[in-house]
Amino acid sequence: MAVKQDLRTPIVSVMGHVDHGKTTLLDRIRGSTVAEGEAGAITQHIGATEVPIDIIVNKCGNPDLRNKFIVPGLLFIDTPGHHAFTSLRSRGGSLADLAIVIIDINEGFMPQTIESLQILKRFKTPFVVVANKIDRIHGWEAQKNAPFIVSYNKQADNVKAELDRKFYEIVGELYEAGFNSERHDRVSDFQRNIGIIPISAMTGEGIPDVLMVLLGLAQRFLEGNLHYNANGPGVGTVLEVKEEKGLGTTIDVILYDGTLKKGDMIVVGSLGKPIQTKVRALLKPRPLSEIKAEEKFKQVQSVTAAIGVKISAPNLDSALAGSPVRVVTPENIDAISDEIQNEIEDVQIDTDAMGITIKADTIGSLEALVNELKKEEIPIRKASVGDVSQRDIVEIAAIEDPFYKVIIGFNVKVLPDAKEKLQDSDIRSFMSDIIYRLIDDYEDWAKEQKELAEKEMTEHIVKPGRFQILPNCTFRQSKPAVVGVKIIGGVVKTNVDVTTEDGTVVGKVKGLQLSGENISKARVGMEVALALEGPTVGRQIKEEDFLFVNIPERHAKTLENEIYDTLTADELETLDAFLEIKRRGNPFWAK
Ligand SMILES: Nc1nc2c(ncn2[C@@H]2O[C@H](COP(=O)(O)OP(=O)(O)OP(=O)(O)O)[C@@H](O)[C@H]2O)c(=O)[nH]1
Repeated sequence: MAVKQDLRTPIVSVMGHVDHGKTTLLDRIRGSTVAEGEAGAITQHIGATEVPIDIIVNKCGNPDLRNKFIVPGLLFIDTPGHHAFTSLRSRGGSLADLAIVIIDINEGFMPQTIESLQILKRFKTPFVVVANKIDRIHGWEAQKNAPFIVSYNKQADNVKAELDRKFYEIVGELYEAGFNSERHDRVSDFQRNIGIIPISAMTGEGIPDVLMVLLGLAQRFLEGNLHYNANGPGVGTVLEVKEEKGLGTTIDVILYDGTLKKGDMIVVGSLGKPIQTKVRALLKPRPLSEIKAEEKFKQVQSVTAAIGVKISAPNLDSALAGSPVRVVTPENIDAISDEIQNEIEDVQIDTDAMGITIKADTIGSLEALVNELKKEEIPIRKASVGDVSQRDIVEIAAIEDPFYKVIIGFNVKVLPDAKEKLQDSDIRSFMSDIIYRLIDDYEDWAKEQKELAEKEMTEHIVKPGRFQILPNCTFRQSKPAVVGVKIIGGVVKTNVDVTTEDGTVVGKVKGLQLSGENISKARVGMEVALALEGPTVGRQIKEEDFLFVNIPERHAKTLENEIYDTLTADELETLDAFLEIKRRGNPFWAK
């Protein structure tokens, strides 16, 4: 088997927590090959580095492997992090064919580790985990650029044991996150198990293993996805929108299918209508040896997937990172513009009538945030790309429901004029560069608010209560009347008004006593002495009368519509009986 002509290079993205070594790993993958005198062989693209299959195979020290693989190499996206990963989108999926999740073996899982895994799970992207910084394990004897097992076998037993201990902590954490994993050299089925490769991005130990495992994964999982049509029109994704001296606004694009030429008409996704423009120049980085002052790039006439390239063209100012770029003809330019516009609107406009407001830095991260919020059934009123503006704040300030007077921003800034408005408002804002932290924080806050509101409501609301005046228990006729009563249903508190069975308010409860002790409330079944300011026994009220706590209309509404489920059976019965009395004369009372 040899490289198949129509298989493009798989695109690989590196993700992981801050400082766990993403950049160092990418530098190592790029740099080590350069250092070994192979500088001409690896190709530096815009935003990506291509490592051809021959180099990978040579690094692994076994040229026989050359015939085992059919992909032409690996294309590493140079910007690390899940931010870049989510920008690399294509029609709702991910453009990264493979990913590396890097974990500092000495620190273990961190928030962005979990976030990376969640993103990969959602996109169903095959990935490997690298357990980095093994050189920091106490007593480690570095073996520069050696395959892991070569280096491991040279370590002292106690050092090996320490590595194993730390390693299995990561296995445990991955298990908790829903993945079975094992050391890469022990994995027989990468579909069932995630391979973990212990490495040092610093010393290069384990790097050959990373490249080999990635090739293996590409071979095993991706062949079907990697076919491309070299003669077809170019299709790509905007990785970044960048201002370049002398060129104006340019876009860095990963082309994943077809060919793109200087002079081609292209359509590029933007916040408004898609941009229709003509490629003025295609730019690649100038090789190190040729760099002259001011000339960072060199022009090429045409590029074929998969490749990273900078496009210079008029009108790119409003181009959107994460949106599609497609080569078009005069015949299909309008149809393709519509398709691109629909694709972007699908992410932005698929929202609810009422809900929170969200902002994100790219169309891909917005999509990821929308997805996560939907999973949690949090309604979204508006989702859009960009920093938080004054207009956003004005719009949200007009929302009445405090649960939706909320803005969630992923990887965005609050613009200066919006900042002040936000501070002066009662809008709640959540800003972070970790999606699940935003969602957790919002949910914690919403739960707390809800509990507070409920508590406040139940504390202040007059609850239903019914009691009967007992026979021969009139201790005082009036001012206030003091009678023995039995609570038949619900609860009676001091300071509530009391009504008779025909709905007439006769007075206010001034005090309650149980066995001579003052109490503030009496519950169903209790027999207590009750002081009632207002009526005279024998006139407005009589022994053996049934009386009700008079529930104000607004409270009755809340009881019936909002907290009905929280009432006990006797409270419900009492409320129903009370409402019946009130609605006898007015069927719409408390409705
Ligand atoms: N000892 C040791 N240090 C390492 C290794 N890999 C990375 N480092 C160091 O760890 C620190 C962070 O590494 P980076 O590569 O910048 O990490 P990153 O994940 O790209 O960090 P951000 O770009 O900030 O997200 C740097 O000081 C590196 O030199 C390693 O294998 N061994």
